[in-house]
Amino acid sequence: QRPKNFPPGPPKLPLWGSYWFLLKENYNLSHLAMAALGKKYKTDILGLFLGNFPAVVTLNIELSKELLTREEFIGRVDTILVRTRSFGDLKGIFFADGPVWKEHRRFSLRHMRDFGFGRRSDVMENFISEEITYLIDFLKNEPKEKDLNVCKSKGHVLVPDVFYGSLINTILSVLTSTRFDHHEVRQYAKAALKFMKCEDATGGAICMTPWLRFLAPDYFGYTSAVRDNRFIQKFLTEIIEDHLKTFSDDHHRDFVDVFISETLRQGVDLDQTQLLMVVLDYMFPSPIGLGHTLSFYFAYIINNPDVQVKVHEEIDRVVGQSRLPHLDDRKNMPYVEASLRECLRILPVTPLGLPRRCVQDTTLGGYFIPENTIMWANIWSAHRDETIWKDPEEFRPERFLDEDGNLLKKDHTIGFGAGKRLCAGETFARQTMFLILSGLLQNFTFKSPNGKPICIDVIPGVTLSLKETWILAEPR
Ligand code: HEM
Repeated sequence: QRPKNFPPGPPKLPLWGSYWFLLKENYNLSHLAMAALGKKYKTDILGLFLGNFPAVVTLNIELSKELLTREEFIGRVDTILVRTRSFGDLKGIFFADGPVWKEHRRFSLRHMRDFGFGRRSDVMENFISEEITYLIDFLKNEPKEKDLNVCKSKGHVLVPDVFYGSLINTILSVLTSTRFDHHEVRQYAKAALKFMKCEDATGGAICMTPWLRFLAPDYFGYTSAVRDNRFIQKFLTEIIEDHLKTFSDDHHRDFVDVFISETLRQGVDLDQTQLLMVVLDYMFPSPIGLGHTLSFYFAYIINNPDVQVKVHEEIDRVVGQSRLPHLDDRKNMPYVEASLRECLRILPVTPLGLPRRCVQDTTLGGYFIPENTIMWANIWSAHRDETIWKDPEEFRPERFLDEDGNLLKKDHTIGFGAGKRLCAGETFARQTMFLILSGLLQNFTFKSPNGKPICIDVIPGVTLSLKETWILAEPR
């Protein structure tokens, strides 16, 4: 039964409810399907049924911000895929709820700061600089045999794969103080990506009708969800177990040590699954969120050479060639910052964010929203809200600058979500992306290998990614 005064939208059909209508609008990309249905029903707030579950999607910036910031929408959604990744439970941060979520989000953010996460830190900046220096050398030299899958010849590289090693190493420096050979850790980024892809159109089906996992586990992505998660978890479990063997309360090397120390202090047994899931929740968005945003960034500046010229000019003027860009340069480089903001606006890597759950009966936009409704802020649509951004399909960093070229104080984008469940890695993400892209652009001009514009064609999933994309880095 459609609740009284529920937002407008397609009817509920047998088995998958209104999901059939999403598939009909766009089989692969749900954010586009939802935007199209919004137009069809002439609404900025769409009411659907995913199987038997009511779901609501906001499509403009105002309603999306309201959804993300109101306490009634602070819950997360419990699905078979979410439980599959955390051993049948809801551990970690991403998909946890209530006191467990609150305690671990607060604890991890407070203590990861001590290792440079989410703040201005020389230790962290030096670590990233070493990784950038490695990348610069990698792009300037002929590839080794083992790297041919990400580098065909000098400077001819596959994105985002070429960034995966640096991104995983950077976040692991905080979590586990380990550094790996890029070739070795790239496979974990690939596995994380495969899991994120399970929640495409077919992953949606398995969440609504979990019995499909027994019928056709391969087709509906269940096999991959289990196998690829366990693969990353095994890698992290070995690191955690090594920490347990070598732990000393006199010197905490990283976040894992702090977590172990806290359980000792409280006199409770170590919840190793919880520790594993927290580490996993901070580890995998790094190659996925950052890696894919960086690959979009390079695709857009290759296709918009005038933007690349302006970015080069600003780096040369503010930093020069004698040292790598620092975080202190960021405030003096509004154009570089604006170009990154524009990339995050035009192609948000999580176009629907992470679904929220309504925790009590309420109203939104004048409509009734029952408890346990699945809530999506369609970030992709909100970033095309013409009341704020004119010609939203154009890649134009200037929209984030005033007439004097200064960065506008207010950034209306919501690519990192908002409110109390705002992305826990936002500061780290913005800092790391700034350092990597400005360091690389200081040293290279990026081009398309065949001289034609890069095709910005995305593969669906919870996060979007570019189809296999090779780019060319020419030393400046
Ligand atoms: C361009 C990069 C990234 C984007 C666009 C992004 C975006 C998002 C979004 C939209 C959410 C949901 C927020 C909400 O519900 O309001 C989220 C949550 C989260 N993100 Fe990110 N993210 C990025 C990178 C990262 C990185 C690098 C990390 C960690 C190192 C991270 C850690 C998290 C965590 C732990 C959550 C769950 C927060 C919670 O539920 O309390 N993210 N992110």
